[in-house]
Amino acid sequence: MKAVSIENLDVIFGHGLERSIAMLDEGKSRQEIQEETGNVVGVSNATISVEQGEICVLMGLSGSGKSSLLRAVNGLNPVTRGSLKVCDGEEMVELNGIDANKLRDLRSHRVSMVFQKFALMPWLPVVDNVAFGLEMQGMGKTERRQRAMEKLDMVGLSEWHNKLPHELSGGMQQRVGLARAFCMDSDILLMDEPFSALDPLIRNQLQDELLELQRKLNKTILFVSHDLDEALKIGNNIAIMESGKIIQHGKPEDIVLRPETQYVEDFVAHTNPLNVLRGRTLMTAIGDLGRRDNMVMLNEMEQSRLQFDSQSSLIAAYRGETTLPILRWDVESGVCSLPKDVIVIADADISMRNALEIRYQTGLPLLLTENDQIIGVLSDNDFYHALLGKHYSNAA
Ligand SMILES: Nc1ncnc2c1ncn2[C@@H]1O[C@H](COP(=O)(O)OP(=O)(O)OP(=O)(O)O)[C@@H](O)[C@H]1O
Repeated sequence: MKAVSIENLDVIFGHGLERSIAMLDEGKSRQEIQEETGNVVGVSNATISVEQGEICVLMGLSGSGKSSLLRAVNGLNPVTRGSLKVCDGEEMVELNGIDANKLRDLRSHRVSMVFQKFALMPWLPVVDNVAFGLEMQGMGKTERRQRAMEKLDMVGLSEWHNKLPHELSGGMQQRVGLARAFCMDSDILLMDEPFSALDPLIRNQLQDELLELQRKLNKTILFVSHDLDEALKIGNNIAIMESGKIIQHGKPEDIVLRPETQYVEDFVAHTNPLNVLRGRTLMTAIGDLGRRDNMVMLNEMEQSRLQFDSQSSLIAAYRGETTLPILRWDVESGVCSLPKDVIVIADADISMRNALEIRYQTGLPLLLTENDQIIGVLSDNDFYHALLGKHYSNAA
């Protein structure tokens, strides 16, 4: 079910907007509109929907319109034209033309905004900062404190509940902010670059904590970031914006494998593809490997090879005269304790990062399965392709 549904949305800042709208329809650029009318196009013709429980990341360079779109979702920016609907229990409520009372109601129960520095109140102890939104909603002290303590516990800060914000480090303060965001009953959280001011290590930890909280609490999150690595890590979907427009919207792997414009390709060129790519995208299909004496050859030089029965089930693996042990791997098994010289079979959707680790530990190519059939092999060439970003051609 949809949490947010946006169709042909324009957000224009200024006065006398009819002329700006007409110019948009004539295909005039943001700059031309600004020069002639003085108005600024924040968002232009955006269409996107966000499912309940999804994290959707709005990504793009500074000024591309990410915050303008985000702030439209809780009515901080007006809808100039188009439709923006937010889920309110059983119904979708239209924000275009919404009355003030309804908007207030939505903001206090359905949609919460989390600002860049989380804006903690310096005079309030940590627990009351976390409970602040609930206090605004009129919840009694005992209940709101109890809820705040639960969330503080989730971010590992329950022992700090009576401290003032300045007694905590920057990263801890951000975690208090996260706890506060998740403490609200709102189904939809709008997060505007919440981690951008943090150093990379703490930022990484907070991203993990956000994902952990999300797994437990299953909110709908719209998250603004200008960092594609962050977007790829936390987003179920990513919308890339340029000059107020959404120019590509898709799953992380789609964005990395199939950038649709040069702008997206430039972002992708600066990311680490191992975090996103899956084994199946880069593998060599089993049917494309050479065969000799009814064996599938993994490596001619080393004489490593696979033997299948007539039902195409793997029965043995050899290197020279030696029979190699075969091990079934899944994510829970971890990658650190694998012995050398075993053939590992993993699901075809294994991340390339895990696959590379396994290759490093075992010293051998990996076999990939789907529906209990070996469908491909990841050998060194496939890893080099991933590392060198030469995956576009495979995906095409
Ligand atoms: N309230 C406003 N009034 C006038 N112009 C605005 C307003 N808010 C945003 N803009 C303009 O809209 C355009 C898009 O800005 P926006 O803040 O949405 O971009 P952004 O992608 O979030 O950028 P950043 O990453 O720097 O925050 C910019 O030209 C900005 O100056």
